[in-house]
Amino acid sequence: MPQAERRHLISIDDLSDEELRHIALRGAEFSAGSADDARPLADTVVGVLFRKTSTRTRTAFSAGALRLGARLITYGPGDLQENTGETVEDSAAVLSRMIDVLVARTAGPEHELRAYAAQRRMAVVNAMSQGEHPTQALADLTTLLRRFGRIEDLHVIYVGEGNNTASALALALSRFPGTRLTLRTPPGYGVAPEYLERAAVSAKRSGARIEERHDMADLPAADVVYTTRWQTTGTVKPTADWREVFAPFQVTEKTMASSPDAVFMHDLPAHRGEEVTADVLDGPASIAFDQAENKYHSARAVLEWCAADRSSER
Ligand SMILES: NC(=O)NCCC[C@H](N)C(=O)O
Repeated sequence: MPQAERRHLISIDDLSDEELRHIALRGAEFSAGSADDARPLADTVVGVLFRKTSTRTRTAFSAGALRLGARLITYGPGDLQENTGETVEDSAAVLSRMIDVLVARTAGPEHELRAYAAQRRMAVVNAMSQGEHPTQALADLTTLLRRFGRIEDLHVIYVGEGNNTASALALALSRFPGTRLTLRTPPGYGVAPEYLERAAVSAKRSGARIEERHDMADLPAADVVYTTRWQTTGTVKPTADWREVFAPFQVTEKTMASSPDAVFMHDLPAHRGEEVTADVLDGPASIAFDQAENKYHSARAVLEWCAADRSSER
């Protein structure tokens, strides 16, 4: 029997435009309840490895895998022998001979995930790394599709730290014609240049617009105002005055007033009174908890896509 051949999702840029659109649409189908209730992962074993805290992503992928018929193995931060010095490469060689998909939230840069993904027997899904949070962006695309029926020509304003969520959002939105992403990030806390450069390349091709500024003046009207917590996982602020730097970037009713028809999105967890006021997060424009639910629907779309055996397509 030929060996299974599976697809990885380490970065949004691992997906073609067609694949990105497919996963977003499939997530929207699951979210709308219109996807068939087949159990395509019935013979699949999914490993779930989280080295950092998680509420949404871990639950979305675990529940999603179970609902699609898979069986789960969960690993805590200290469980694998990598903690006693085994190399990532050896760990990957072993796990890939036993399980079909590994969903992993690692502590650091993508290179550990890339080392896991140096084989194709076991699909590897980046459940958030230092640089990028691709499964968040896919859930966000699904949320936009559910709310607006399209992604093209939408204008999203992202306010706050240029973290893993912002990088993935920039890479994802840059693929859609006419879509605009206005990033307003605190000075010194912008999106890493590598991601902005990659997003610019996609935007040039698609006709999207990605712009970053480090102030809150002259905020344009948009379809979506999006923010994120101020304490990004695994980061330490280099200066003691960081709250003063972040304070103007709090999303308030006044921020929302410049986009009277906009919805409010947040990748959560939220800290009311820091990055967003309670009246916005809990107010009528907020779709943050629908967005959180869409992590589960989108996770099923990701798992279905990654776990499919492509060996017969060669
Ligand atoms: N939706 C999520 O996955 N939330 C947890 C992480 C949020 C944020 N991007 C962080 O790195 O702290």
